[in-house]
Amino acid sequence: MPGQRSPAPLDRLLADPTRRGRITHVQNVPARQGRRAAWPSWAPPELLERLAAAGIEAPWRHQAEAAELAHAGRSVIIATGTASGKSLAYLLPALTALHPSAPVPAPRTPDPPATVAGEGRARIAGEGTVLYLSPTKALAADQLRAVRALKLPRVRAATYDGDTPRDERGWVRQHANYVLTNPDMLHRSLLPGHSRWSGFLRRLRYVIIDEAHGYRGVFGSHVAQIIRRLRRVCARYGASPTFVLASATTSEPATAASRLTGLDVTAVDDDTSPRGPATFALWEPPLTDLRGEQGAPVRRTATAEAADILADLVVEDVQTLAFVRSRRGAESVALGAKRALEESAPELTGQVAAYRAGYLPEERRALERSLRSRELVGLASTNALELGVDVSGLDAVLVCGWPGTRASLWQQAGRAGRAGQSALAVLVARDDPLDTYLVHHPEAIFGTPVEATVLDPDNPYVLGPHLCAAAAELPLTDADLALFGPTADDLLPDLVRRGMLRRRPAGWYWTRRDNPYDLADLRGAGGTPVQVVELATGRLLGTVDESSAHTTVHDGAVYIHQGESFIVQTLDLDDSVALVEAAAPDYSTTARDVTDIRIVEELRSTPWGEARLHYGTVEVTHQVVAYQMRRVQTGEMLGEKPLDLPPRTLRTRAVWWTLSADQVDGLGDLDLAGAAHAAEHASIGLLPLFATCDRWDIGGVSTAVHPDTGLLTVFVYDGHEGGAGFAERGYRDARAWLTATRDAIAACECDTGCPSCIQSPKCGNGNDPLDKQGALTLLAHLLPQAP
Ligand SMILES: Nc1ncnc2c1ncn2[C@@H]1O[C@H](COP(=O)(O)OP(=O)(O)OP(=O)(O)O)[C@@H](O)[C@H]1O
Repeated sequence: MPGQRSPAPLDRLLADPTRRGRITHVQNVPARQGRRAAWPSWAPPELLERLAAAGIEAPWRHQAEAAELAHAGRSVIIATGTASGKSLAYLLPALTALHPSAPVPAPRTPDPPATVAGEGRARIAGEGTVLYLSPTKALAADQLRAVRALKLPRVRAATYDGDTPRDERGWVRQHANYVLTNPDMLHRSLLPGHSRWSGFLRRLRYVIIDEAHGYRGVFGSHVAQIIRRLRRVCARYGASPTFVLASATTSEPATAASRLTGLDVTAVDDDTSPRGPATFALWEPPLTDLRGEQGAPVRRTATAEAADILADLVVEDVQTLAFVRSRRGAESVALGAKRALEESAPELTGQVAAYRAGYLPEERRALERSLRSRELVGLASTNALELGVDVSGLDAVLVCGWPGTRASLWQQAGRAGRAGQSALAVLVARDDPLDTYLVHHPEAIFGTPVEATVLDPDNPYVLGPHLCAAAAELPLTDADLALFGPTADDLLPDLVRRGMLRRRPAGWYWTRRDNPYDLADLRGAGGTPVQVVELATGRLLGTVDESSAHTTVHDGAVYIHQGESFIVQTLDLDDSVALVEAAAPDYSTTARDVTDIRIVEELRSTPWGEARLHYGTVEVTHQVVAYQMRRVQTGEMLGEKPLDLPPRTLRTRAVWWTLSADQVDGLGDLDLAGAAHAAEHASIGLLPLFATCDRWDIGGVSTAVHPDTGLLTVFVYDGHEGGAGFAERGYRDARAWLTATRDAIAACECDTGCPSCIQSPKCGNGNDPLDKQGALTLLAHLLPQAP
């Protein structure tokens, strides 16, 4: 532990000497002074008066900088920390544009191709309009409240989403000048009905994209195409809006924003807002005497460890919120803390509770109240408390397992900290390679961000449906193709052949009777969802995506719904139904699959000395073959049962590396298959650090000799049809990614491999063979030659 001064609560936690070794790092994040700028000269005085009345005397510098860029017609992404005032940065130019006297800047970015020749390109002076997009209805409602609270006479703000009553929709279209909606609504309603929105679109000055880091993976790729469709329709009405994006801090925000919008976007990422001091500790639970798969040591679970820490903090009257990833985990941390208190301080057990989605609203409000009044000293919660719930000023936050992104981590940690007192945050590592890496590499958390928001606008499975939708909005012309990217050229003849579009001299037309908007499945994973039905009562509990049904609701799977557990009796794939029975097993289940991979086309490759890195299209065949049962509290393996499910194929993108035959000969009698397999597992665990994905979004295959390359090959592929940009990001940042992979393996103190480094929870081969030292040897041959 670096020798830095620790604040009292941490010292108290460490009073038990056996615990000290579990802290791998303490970071004292110093307070930061805010840096102010002057209000832009163009902002209307009445707006500034309202802001002053709300306690905002001057903008922070990053707010002024972003606002100036947007006002000058330059699309911009504001990528600064939680609560750094991103809203004000876009509200300044946006609310100004609603003024009748608002000047109209010449756009700096090239106009999208105007589809209809002769339609005026000139921008109409005077009162403009603003379109605000958020990923959720809740956030839009929140923003609507904030805009209305300013009580500006000219602002006619309204949400337009699935909850907007039919009879209000007409008013919104005709009269609102600040419309808050979401990408789904844009896709299904606003763009198809663009002629009814012509008055609004003609005057559209700004498109605000809030929480832009949420548009990632396949969903992000869909949104990227919806935005291109919006730009094309706007051009039809002579508008060329400026895009203003707000995002959590990420690596390369401008690149992600450009991919999302198809425009040149400038990033403003120097956070000049003030911040209170905080102490951040990284905590790694110890290895236990229990043995898991292949006799590997099992680490104490993050939930068990967090329960103990929570109990100790409650005893010290340190008000603490523990964030836990799953609902069951949140319950188990609260229960564990209560049990620990029963022994040490039984009078305090009533001061600990759990909080998660699925509780009744009254119950949740009551918990929030007790937290604010400090009757409740320890609360274990899922991220249900992460957004939109006004709870802050706690003494400490425990983050139980890496929450997936830095944005979530800071959001959660930000709940701690009261005036004049340093906040304490503790990240407790789970038993997996990414968490292991992070608690041993604090710079990945506290240094420059390495995680990028990743999406792939060129995914043909995503683009095809949007080309059809676009053609239905306005016939597609040659001039539109550049907007939709290089894949559009290849795809159009195919859509014509399949009878989706018709080619006429003037362009491509949608002439079918059905609705093209049903072709794109924005948030789902495709296919008919599987319904989960309780056998005894016929009650529908929920649905599972078709693509994940084999792994989550196979026969014998434990299925959790609102804290109740069920066991799947049968999965009927023909009828898309899983029948379940209520049960209370003390284990959880994990499906195991086997995978084959074939290279369809190599798109790029780079020599790494004699080794080589590749990126391209592959076809992956999966088959779920078995499932395992593990005890919930300890993670201990209880057994494995075979399953009989059909194979599924997936055409997607992959990154892969090969070692030359000579390099392999030089390795002596290494267990090549085990070494490659171990390197593959760890690299899958680490990719989420660089690309905003989950380890479940990607997969891998490794072999000592692959039939398509004839060489030792390790593949990592996107687990979504057509690819989602994760593998591509791996290719682009391969050196840093594979270096982190090697470091994570090297940092783990186990002897021959465990879930913290090279074992994977979803390995179809039961984590066999695996060779930890061998993986380090392979990476040691690969990495020094990386360019
Ligand atoms: N220039 C300023 N001076 C003082 N307070 C400000 C200033 N700008 C914003 N604030 C206040 O800071 C708080 C956070 O602002 P806001 O919610 O816009 O942040 P954000 O960056 O959008 O947050 P998130 O990361 O949650 O999206 C609000 O209470 C807001 O009123």
